[in-house]
Amino acid sequence: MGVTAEKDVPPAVEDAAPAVSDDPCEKPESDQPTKDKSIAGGCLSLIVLGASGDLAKKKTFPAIFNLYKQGFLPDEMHVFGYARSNMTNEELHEKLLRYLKAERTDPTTNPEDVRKQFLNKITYIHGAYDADEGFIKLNEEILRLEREESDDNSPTRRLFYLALPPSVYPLVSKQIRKHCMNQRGWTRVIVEKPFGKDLESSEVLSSELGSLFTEDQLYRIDHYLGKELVQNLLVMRFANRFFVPIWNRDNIANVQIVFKEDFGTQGRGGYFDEYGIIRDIIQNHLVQVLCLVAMEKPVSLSPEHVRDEKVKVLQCIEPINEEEVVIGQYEGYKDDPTVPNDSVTPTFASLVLRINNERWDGVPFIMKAGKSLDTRKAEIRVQFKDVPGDIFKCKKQGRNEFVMRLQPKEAMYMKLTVKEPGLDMRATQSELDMSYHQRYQDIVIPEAYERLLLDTIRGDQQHFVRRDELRVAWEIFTPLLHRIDAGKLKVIPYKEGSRGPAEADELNARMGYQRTEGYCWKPPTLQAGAAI
Ligand SMILES: NC(=O)C1=CN([C@@H]2O[C@H](COP(=O)(O)OP(=O)(O)OC[C@H]3O[C@@H](n4cnc5c(N)ncnc54)[C@H](OP(=O)(O)O)[C@@H]3O)[C@@H](O)[C@H]2O)C=CC1
Ligand SMILES: O=C1O[C@H](COP(=O)(O)O)[C@@H](O)[C@H](O)[C@H]1O
Repeated sequence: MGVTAEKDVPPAVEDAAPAVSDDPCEKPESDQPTKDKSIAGGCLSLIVLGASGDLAKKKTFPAIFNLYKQGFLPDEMHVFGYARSNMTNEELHEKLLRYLKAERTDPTTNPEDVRKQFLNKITYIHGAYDADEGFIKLNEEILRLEREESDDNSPTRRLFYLALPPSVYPLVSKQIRKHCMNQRGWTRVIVEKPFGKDLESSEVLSSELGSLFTEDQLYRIDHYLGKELVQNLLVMRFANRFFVPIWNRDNIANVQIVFKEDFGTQGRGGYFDEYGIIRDIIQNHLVQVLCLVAMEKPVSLSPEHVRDEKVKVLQCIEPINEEEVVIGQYEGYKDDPTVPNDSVTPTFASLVLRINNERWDGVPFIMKAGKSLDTRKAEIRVQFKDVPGDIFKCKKQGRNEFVMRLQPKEAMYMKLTVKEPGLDMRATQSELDMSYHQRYQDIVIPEAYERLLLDTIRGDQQHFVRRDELRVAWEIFTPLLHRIDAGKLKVIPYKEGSRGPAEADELNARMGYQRTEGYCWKPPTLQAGAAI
């Protein structure tokens, strides 16, 4: 079946010019919270496929609920859950209850009532992924509620979220295409990572989905692109004069992009063992972050301009050198009953990516990810070169670093050298710190999934992965992954709760990363007993 053009209803446009105030501290009218922020455009159906699963209950439904309770979704909105499990509506509601936080967002409403209203909007339908019957029923239910909300000529919107293992994407997509396409407005489909297991399987999947949906109907979600500090990267880099001239090989010694979790596979061992940490975290989440750290300035913020630049930087990445790879597995990983006893799947990896272009030639990008480590955090750490002709001998203590902590407790800080206060002329390490929870005390930072769902409804693909980006990312990692799968690289055991294999610290040292000596800054928001 070929792909036919869909009627795509453009997102609502604010056409009234906001009133401008002379007070520079007053927010423009368009920035003030408004009572009705919901996106106009007709009846909206949000369909979660794989509704019985882990992602659906922990992330997808809560993200929809958060948008709903903040007033971002229109009244004429319905949510559908679809999966094979035989459940009633009430059973699904019961399952979701503990994940939907009933909090007061508006003094005039009772949060419990809001949650009840939301649950009443969820209809569960059970059916197979490979047979017509369930999808015919799903379509009938969607149509029935669309008709209740609007007349036959008004536009409607359908968003399908595939919270399913990728192995069933083609089957389910065919059924959506066959039975559930919207005839009165747009149909969009969100697919979750991993998009394949290597270049070949990813290309097969892309072709299958590409024969069913156009690229502008497909939203490949990578939730790291929805994180607040990841979204801040382009602003930081391109809106601040002092970063512009120093963001290059002349000044930067090395970059680390790090993901650490202090827990293991947590019941997802079956899935994880098939993929491993490089496919689970590095090839997608960390590579997306790298693109935003390293890309050139886009022509504009339009999704295509931004994604064009991301592709270019990926195309400049050299083949990975195995001498610059450390992989490990935590002791106890195989105690998970869903993991085979002889598994050699890495739960830790640290590897170096080198970008062969004018800006980055010679700067190692160290990508590190691991499960069951000493802490949970994700950060970007940019280490600068030493000051030439240093007269303060402060080199021994530490270099300048710019750190963006994506989680927990978002922060940006710069490690720099200052005069130690007092009568002596002594240089010491200090920091300029912007901890979000101090700086923006009244603002609740949205969950990544919440933001990306809203982008999808608005039809904005900037923070989603384009097909060519995906292909280049797989080109970079596939040769290494095949060698790891074939058991050609040594998997180093490490203790749960540790920093991972010592070899990873040695790799950092080989790449020229200098640890700050005799100084460890604890951001105020991470200190025990912090008021915020
Ligand atoms: N969980 C997480 O934290 C994250 C998950 N993801 C991605 O999201 C997607 C969904 O993840 P998650 O919810 O954890 O997955 P689950 O394993 O929980 O699967 C979701 C649902 O899919 C159905 N299902 C499971 N296995 C199969 C199978 N082999 N064939 C057909 N149907 C199956 C089940 O529903 P039923 O049997 O009722 O039909 C299940 O409830 C995956 O692509 C995953 O990689 C991405 C980021 C984080
Ligand atoms: O995609 C995934 O991400 C989570 C980590 O997400 P975070 O937003 O909590 O950092 C990870 O646990 C999981 O293994 C992986 O599939």
